[in-house]
Amino acid sequence: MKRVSLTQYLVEEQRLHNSIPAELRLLIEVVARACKSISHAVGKGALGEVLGSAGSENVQGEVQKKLDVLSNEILLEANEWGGHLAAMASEEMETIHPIPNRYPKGEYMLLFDPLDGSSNIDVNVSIGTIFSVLKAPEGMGEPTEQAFLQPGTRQVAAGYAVYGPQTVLVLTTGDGVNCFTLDREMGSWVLTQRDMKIPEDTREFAINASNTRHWYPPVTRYVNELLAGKTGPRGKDFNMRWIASMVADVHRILNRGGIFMYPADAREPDKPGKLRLMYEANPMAFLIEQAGGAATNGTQRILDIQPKKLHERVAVFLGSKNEVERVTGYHQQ
Ligand SMILES: O=P(O)(O)OC[C@H]1O[C@](O)(COP(=O)(O)O)[C@@H](O)[C@@H]1O
Ligand SMILES: [Mg+2]
Ligand SMILES: [Mg+2]
Repeated sequence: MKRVSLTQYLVEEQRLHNSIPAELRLLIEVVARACKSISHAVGKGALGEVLGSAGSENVQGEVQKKLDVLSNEILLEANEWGGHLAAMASEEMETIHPIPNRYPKGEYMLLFDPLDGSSNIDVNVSIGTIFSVLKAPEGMGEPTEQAFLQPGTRQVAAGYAVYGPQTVLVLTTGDGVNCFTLDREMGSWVLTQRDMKIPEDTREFAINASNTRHWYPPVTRYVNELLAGKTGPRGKDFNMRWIASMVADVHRILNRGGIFMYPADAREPDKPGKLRLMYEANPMAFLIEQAGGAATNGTQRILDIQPKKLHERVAVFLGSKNEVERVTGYHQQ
């Protein structure tokens, strides 16, 4: 079988299909290179002294792991001098990061969750990086936080890397979803799955069930019906998986279907869920929709949400279309 590298794939998209501008192609290549570096660091584990806590907190008040900080630095450093960006924003940084004046600037803005699944770092379970690309508003001048507050429909590219048994990069530029596997010996990303599609129906769901007592009624009803299995209203048995790394749960769903839920709950009524709209929900929703699935916050399509702040949180229901529509419907009753 002819091997197609990420570079070849992107050049083809740019030249033959005219679907991505050259600048965006180069930007994606820089992000992929940074993910390769993060993958190397992850792979070293204790030998590279990358495990454990960094002894600091991020803007969400979460304890930062060494790898959260390192991955953030790798992404910032790789992308700063590329010349394709106006600014970056990260789950691990309180405010936006404009490209320093000593570097050339571009028209795109990059957002990322540098290390997703931090609680799994030290136990050798799959973790990842999630990213989203927006265009800077025309005539923006100095980058501002306001410029980032665009709904997910405006993303021009999104993707994630999973650092697991294999390192993979899953990407969309609005023309389907493709998966690249890192050839660790050659150091190159090889196209291994074209046009990934999520089945509309599923028998698998993912939710952190330890929060059951805090859920609101639509989620309780939906999950109880799944748990009732064959003898319940759904008339079939469902299986459950929860990895606690969104990247790994979403990767499973892209490969074999399923529904992923992180609902808002009564623990913190003021917070609409745990996951972050700009760094986690929007890029994943873009990928899921491009693969034929659906993504809502229970009442609204995630990609239509107008963000009000950079670190906004959101409830997430995503994956196989018919299940996402069902649980969303329960919120409307
Ligand atoms: O520990 P919980 O509450 O089950 O949450 C798990 C979720 O939190 C996250 O780890 C949040 O990501 P970070 O590791 O980037 O903070 C998701 O990847 C995952 O789905
Ligand atoms: Mg995350
Ligand atoms: Mg993170």
